[in-house]
Amino acid sequence: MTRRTSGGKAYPLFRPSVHNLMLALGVASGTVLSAGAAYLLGAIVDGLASGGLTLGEIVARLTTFLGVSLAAALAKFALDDWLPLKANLRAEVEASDGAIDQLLAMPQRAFERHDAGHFLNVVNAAAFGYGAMAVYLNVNAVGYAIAVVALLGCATAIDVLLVLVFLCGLAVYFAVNWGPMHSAGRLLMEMMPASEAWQEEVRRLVEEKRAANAGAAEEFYLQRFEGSTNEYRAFLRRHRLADTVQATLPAAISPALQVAVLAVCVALWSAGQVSLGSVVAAWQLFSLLQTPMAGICSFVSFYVASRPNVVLLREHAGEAGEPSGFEALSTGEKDLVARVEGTLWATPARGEDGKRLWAGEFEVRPGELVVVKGANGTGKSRLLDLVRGLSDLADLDGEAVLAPEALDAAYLTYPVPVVTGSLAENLLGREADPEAARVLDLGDLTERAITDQPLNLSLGERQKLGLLRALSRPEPVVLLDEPLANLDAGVRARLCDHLAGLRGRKTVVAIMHSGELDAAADRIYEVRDGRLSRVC
Ligand SMILES: Nc1ncnc2c1ncn2[C@@H]1O[C@H](COP(=O)(O)OP(=O)(O)OP(=O)(O)O)[C@@H](O)[C@H]1O
Repeated sequence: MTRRTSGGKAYPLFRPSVHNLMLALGVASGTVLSAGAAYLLGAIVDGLASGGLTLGEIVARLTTFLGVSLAAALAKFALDDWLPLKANLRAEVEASDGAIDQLLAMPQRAFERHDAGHFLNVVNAAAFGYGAMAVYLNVNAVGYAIAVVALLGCATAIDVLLVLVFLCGLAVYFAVNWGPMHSAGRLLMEMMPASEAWQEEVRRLVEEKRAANAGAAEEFYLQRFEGSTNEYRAFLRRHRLADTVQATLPAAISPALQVAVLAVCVALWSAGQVSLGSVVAAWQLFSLLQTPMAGICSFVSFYVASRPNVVLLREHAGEAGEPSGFEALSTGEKDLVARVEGTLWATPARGEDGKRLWAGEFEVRPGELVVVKGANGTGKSRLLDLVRGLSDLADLDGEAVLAPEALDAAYLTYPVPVVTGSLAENLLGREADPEAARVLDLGDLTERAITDQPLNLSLGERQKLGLLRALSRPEPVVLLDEPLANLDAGVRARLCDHLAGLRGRKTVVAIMHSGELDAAADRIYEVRDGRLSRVC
């Protein structure tokens, strides 16, 4: 199986490349061209003030001014807005794809540390936030910095005094905006747990709608949802306010700063330090500075807010890369599919605090039909999960030897997962085994549209779908958690015959609550009084 995994440090913030530099230059190009236009305007004003320009020269300069201004507008749209937006979208989707790959690669025990809301947040908000921030940092922010430097360069070309005035203006600008920039970002960071809890509650409401209606528990669900909504909304309100202040403050203080800069320039002009054209150009240049400065401000705020996303994604990547512990369990012992010895616990807790499922020994040899029995909740499904490498190995106090065939086994799990689509799509890329299809008597299942709505399939039909999926797989080991559940008598009998007929060709382990497979079984294990032992 091929997976896209991130090599080196996962989710790096700095991604220097020629491509990113080109994009950054594009971001700066609109502002730089506008600065050229401002410079030309100053020259036109100076020419007019000195009275030394002919009509032809004035027309030529105005035409150049118009051309440069139009080019600046075009560059602003195409290079400053559109190309970075495209790069942004690509980076967002790539980060989300990577997070999904890591989710699939993640060992079960790491997966079980979190609820679904966490993963929804990782794949959606955090991945998109990271992708946007990476482009913002490596393209937009670099472009804004280039633009600021270019504007300061233009100011130097007009008059070096202007640079000092501009730098003072920039310092005031950042000082005023610093607080709101940080508080908006910080609030977003603090809001994350409430946002995860709210997403989890939405998921539960959607997935458990039927339980809510059937159990007349709408009020219960609504109250729980309201609780998490209120908490989330309290954060949202504060964040929206801070975000609005942060977004509008630059525009609010800009006019005041521009007037202050103009006043200083006019004072320098009346003192004979700069020309009238320089005052006009300085006014233009300083107003051009607003865009990159506002961009840098929103970047700082975005950066503060997005740092937790990066931490979250890196943790996610780390958990995906954690060894499951199952890799080293194969000793290459011939004629062995699985051997498990020791005590199986429901959770990592031991002793008084932990729930002991059973202690004992379990063994499966190739080609055998093995039956596992026991009362409800005694850990039979946990045993199959362990054999399939889908649980936390730390839950076993003892030793396990598992052949790669066991870790790769076809597995009928409970409840049977259903995919929206046709029956063929529910086989997840495999062809239906004709013999299994005959045994299961699929009826109109082959033609029907299947959805994950609980009532779309009867319990028996859902079971048949899961069985067909497991029995159609080519893997030599098949694990079946209660294969006969919800099937009618005819299908049960045919299925038992079919499973008995697989002996010698496939290794089958079946959890059973009845004796229908006992006669055909090579081994029968049973959990009795907390001990798993071979009874036949
Ligand atoms: N992560 C977990 N945290 C707490 N308890 C757990 C966890 N996983 C499993 N258990 C508990 O372990 C017990 C064994 O579950 P398991 O599904 O293996 O039982 P089973 O023998 O297959 O039962 P049944 O015959 O009812 O299907 C259950 O009581 C279950 O609640």
